[in-house]
Amino acid sequence: MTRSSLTTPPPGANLPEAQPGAPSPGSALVSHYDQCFACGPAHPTGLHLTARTPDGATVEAEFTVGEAHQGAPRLAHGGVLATAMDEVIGMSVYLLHKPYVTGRLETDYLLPVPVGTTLHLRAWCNGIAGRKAYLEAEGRIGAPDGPVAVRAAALFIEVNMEHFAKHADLAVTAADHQDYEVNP
Ligand SMILES: CCCCCCCCCCCC(=O)SCCNC(=O)CCNC(=O)[C@H](O)C(C)(C)COP(=O)(O)OP(=O)(O)OC[C@H]1O[C@@H](n2cnc3c(N)ncnc32)[C@H](O)[C@@H]1OP(=O)(O)O
Repeated sequence: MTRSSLTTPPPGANLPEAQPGAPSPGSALVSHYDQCFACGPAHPTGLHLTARTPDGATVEAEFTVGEAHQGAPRLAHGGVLATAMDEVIGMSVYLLHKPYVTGRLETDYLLPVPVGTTLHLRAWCNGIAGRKAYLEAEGRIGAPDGPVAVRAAALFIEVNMEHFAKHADLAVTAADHQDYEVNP
């Protein structure tokens, strides 16, 4: 992965630890919002990603490139692929059991991804320093051990639930996310 210093854990960053109440190994991860473009089951034209954590530390999901996802003829649009990477990384911060948002997302496109391809996505956290979480993801063609088509590195920033209150109903959002530890 070609990454900048902004998405590289600094010296002294801590590796994530299992959080009480976080999704346990083998469990499915629920959508954080049913209208999310990437994971919302009620979104009419979204990617409808579903994810799980096999081990409590990494997250896996699959994304099949459809007709609606094209950039070049018969090939996935890079922005759509970046969305899938952002989301699987976003799902992996569930395991940290606190709300985070994407601050920075870097993406390497290594192979074209044709319509009809199923990308096997995997994301994990490389380190935490204060409010910053350093994460990584990869998308492999056709199988969990298939060729890597996309890699991403990201910096996510921990926020409090009020972050989501400016443009939505905080009470409803908080009620939907009682699973998150709420920041002081
Ligand atoms: C209920 C729903 C559930 C959960 C919902 C989960 C949704 C998941 C969906 C998938 C993920 C998304 O797409 S999320 C949507 C896309 N992202 C966003 O909308 C975020 C928009 N940006 C922001 O709101 C803001 O910039 C924040 C929150 C990221 C940071 O603002 P802040 O809280 O004021 O903090 P700030 O002091 O600026 O930054 C804190 C530290 O991080 C560093 N930092 C901040 N941004 C960057 C950056 N881009 N690149 C490098 N470093 C950065 C700062 O230098 C600082 O370092 P130092 O000085 O401390 O060293």
